[in-house]
Amino acid sequence: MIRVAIDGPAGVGKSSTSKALAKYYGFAYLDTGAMYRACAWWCLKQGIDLDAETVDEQLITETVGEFFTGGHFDITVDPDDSRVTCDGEDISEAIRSSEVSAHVSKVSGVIPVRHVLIAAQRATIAREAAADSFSEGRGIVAEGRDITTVVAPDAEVRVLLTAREEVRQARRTGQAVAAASHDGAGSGIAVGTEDVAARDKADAKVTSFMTAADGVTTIDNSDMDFEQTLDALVELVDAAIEEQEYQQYAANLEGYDLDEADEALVAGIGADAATREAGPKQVGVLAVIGRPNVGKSTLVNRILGRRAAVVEDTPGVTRDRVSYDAEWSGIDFKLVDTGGWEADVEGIDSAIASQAQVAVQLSDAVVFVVDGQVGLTDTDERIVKLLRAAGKPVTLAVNKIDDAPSEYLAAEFWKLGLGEPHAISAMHGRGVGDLLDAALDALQQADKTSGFLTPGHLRRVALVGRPNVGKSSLLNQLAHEDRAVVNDLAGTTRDPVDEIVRVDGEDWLFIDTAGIKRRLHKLSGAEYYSSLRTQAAIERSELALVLFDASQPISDQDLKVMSSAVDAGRAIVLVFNKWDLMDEFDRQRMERLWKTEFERVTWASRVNLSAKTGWHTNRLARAMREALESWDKRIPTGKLNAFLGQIQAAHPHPLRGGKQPRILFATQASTRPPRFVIFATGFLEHGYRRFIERSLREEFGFEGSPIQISVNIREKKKRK
Ligand SMILES: Nc1ncnc2c1ncn2[C@@H]1O[C@H](COP(=O)(O)OP(=O)(O)OP(=O)(O)O)[C@@H](O)[C@H]1O
Ligand SMILES: Nc1ccn([C@H]2C[C@H](O)[C@@H](COP(=O)(O)O)O2)c(=O)n1
Repeated sequence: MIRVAIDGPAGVGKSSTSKALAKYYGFAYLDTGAMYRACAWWCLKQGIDLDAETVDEQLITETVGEFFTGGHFDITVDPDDSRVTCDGEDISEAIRSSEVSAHVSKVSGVIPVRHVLIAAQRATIAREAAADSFSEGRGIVAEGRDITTVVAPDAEVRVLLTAREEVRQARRTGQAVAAASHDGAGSGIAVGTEDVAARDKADAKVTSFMTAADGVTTIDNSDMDFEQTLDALVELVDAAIEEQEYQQYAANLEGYDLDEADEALVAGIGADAATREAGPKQVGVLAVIGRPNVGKSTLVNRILGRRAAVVEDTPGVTRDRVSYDAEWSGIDFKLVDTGGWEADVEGIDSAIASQAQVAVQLSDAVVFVVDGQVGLTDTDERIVKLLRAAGKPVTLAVNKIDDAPSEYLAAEFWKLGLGEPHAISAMHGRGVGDLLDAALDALQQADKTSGFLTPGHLRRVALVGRPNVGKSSLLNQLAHEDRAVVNDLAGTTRDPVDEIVRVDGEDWLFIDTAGIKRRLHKLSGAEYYSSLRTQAAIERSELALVLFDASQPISDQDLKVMSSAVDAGRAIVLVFNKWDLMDEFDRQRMERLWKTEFERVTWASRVNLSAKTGWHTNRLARAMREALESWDKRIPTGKLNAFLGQIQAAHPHPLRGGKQPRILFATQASTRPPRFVIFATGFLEHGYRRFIERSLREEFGFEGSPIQISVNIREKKKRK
C-alpha cells in the first residue's frame, strides 16, 4: 500500500487537494485537523474554558480521553463522504465554525492530547493495508501538521505543501465568502474569515510545518492552481507506486543467480534520464587543417571518440568542412574537420589555399597537422603563411609519431615558428591529450566564440535514401516557405552542414544537409563515401526519414539504407516519394512489396507523398512526432510486469524437453530506442519473442520506433 503524508500551514489547500488525490487513486483520506477540531468542539461543548490564558491541560486531556475511549468520536475515511460524528451526530460543519477555529490550537497544543490522537491516526493509517479496509489495501492520504515528521515519517510519499502567507489568507477569505453565500439563510454556524498567520503561530509551538524535514518534498503552490497542485502530487504518487511495484516484481528474482550487471539493471542503475537541453550554446570553433593525408580525420575521430569523420587513404577525396560538437576536459567546442581536398587540375596548391582560407576564416583557433614521417614540405610552409595572415592562434601537431624513439622527428618543425611542435599519433592516441590541452588553452584565449553546439532542444532528423529518390526536393519542399529560418549551424556562410527547418510550426534539425545537396557521383569511391556519410548522419540523428522512389523498383541499396537506420535503433518514418507518378498497377505492386520487403518494419509509419508537388508532405510532421514519442516512451516496471504476467498466463511458452521457460521479471533498461530486458528461467524461442514484441506493440503503441528485447536466462542459486 502507499501512504501519502501531507503537512502544511493553514489555508494552503491540504484538505481539498488531499481529498481529490485520495479520490483519484481510490485511497482512503484522513483529515487529522478535523480530529483536533472535533476535540476542541467537544471540550467547548463540555463547558471547558478555552479562552483562559493558561488552559487546564489535565481536564482537557481527560475530556478528550473520554471522547475517544467512550465511543463518542468517529471519522470516516471515504474522500467522497468525509464526515466527523459525535454519538452518531454529524459535526463536520460545526467543527469548521469560527469558534472552533479560534480555540483549536489550545487543545492541539496539549501534549498528552496529541499522544492520544497520534496513536489513533497511526491505527487508522495502518488499517488501510488490509484488503477489507476502505481502500482495499491500496493506500491512504493523511494530512495535517505533523504527519510527515511524527505520525507517518516512513510514508512512501511525504510532502510539505506550502504557499505565501498572503496567498493562503486570500484563499481562506475566499472560502469564508463562498461558505457565507452558500449558507443563505444561515445554519447558525459562522464560518468566518480567520487570521491564518495567527493560527500558524499558535500551531507552530507544538508542530513543525513551515520547513520540510529530510526526505520531504516541498511543493509551493502560491502560483499554482488546484489542478496544477494535484498534478504535482500525482507525479510523486505515481513514482512511489512504480517504485513499490518494481520492488514487488523484482522480488521474483530472489533465489536466482544474478551477476553485478543484473543487479544494476534490476536496481534501475544506468537507465537514461532522457532529458533534453534548452537552446543552442555558443562555443569556440577549432579547425583542424593541413595537407591531404596527414591524418586530420583520424585526429578528428580520435578527439570525438568515435568513427564520425570519413577517413580515406586516397589524398584528394573531396568533402565539405564538417563540424562536430566536441568536448575536452569539461570544455565544449565545435570541431571543424576540413578533411582531404581535391587535387584538381589547377594543382593542389590552389585547392589547399582556398580550403584552408575558408576554414581558418570561420574558426577561432586552429590545429595545424603536419606529417612527421614525411617531414616539412613546401606546402606546409605555404599554409603557415596563410595562418600568419589570418592571425588566429595555432597549435602545431606533428602526426604519425607512434613511439618515443621517433619523437626527434618533431624537432624540425620548430623552424615553422609556430611554437612547440606537439608529437602525436592520431591513430593510437599518443600525445593527443597534451595537444588538446594546448589547443583549448589557445581557443579559450581567442578573441571570439563563433560556433554553436548543435541545439539539444531540437529533434535531429536524418533524411536518407539512395541517390535520386528526391531527398533534396523534399528538403526544399519542406523548407520553402520558411527559408529565412534555415539556420547555418556550422558557422559557415557556405555549405551549411546541419539546418533548422520548420515543419508544421516546429523547428527540426536536419543533419548533414550539405551531403544531400552535393552530388558526388562524379568521384571515384563516391558510393562508398556517400554511404559513410549516410551512416554518420544516421548515427547523429534521432529520427531517420527513409526516402524511396515509389515509381521505381525497390533496390537492394534502398533496403540497405533502411536497414542501417533500423539497426542503428533510430525512430523511422518511411517516405514513398513520387507517388504522383504512380498508376493503379504501381500502387498494387507497392502494396505487395510492403508485405514482403518491408516485413521487418511493419511497425514504421509510412507516408506516401510527392516532394515535387508537396502533395501529402503535410502528413510528415505527425508521423515524425509519433515516431519520436514512441522512441522516447518508457513503460513503468509495474505495468510491464503485470502485462507480461497476463500474456504469459494466457499464452505460456511451449514446453521444450519437458521444461517450460518462465519470465521472472522484466524491465525497460533504456529508451531511444526502447530496450527491454527479460529475466527468464530458460531460453525463449524466437517465435515467442516475436509474440512478446507484437503484444507489447499492441498494448503500448511504439509506432515508428524499433524496440529491442533481450533475454537473460538465470538459474536458481545452488544450495551450499
Ligand atoms: N492550489 C490552489 N489554488 C487556489 N485555491 C486553492 C488551491 N488549493 C486549495 N484552494 C482553496 O483554498 C481554500 C483552503 O483550502 P483547504 O481548506 O483545503 O486548506 P487547508 O490547508 O486544509 O487549510 P487548514 O489547514 O486550515 O484546514 C479552499 O477554498 C480551497 O478550495
Ligand atoms: N496533524 C495535525 C493536524 C492539525 N493540527 C492542528 C492545527 C490546526 O490549528 C488544527 C486544525 O487543523 P486544520 O483543520 O486547520 O488543518 O489542528 C495539529 O496540530 N496537527
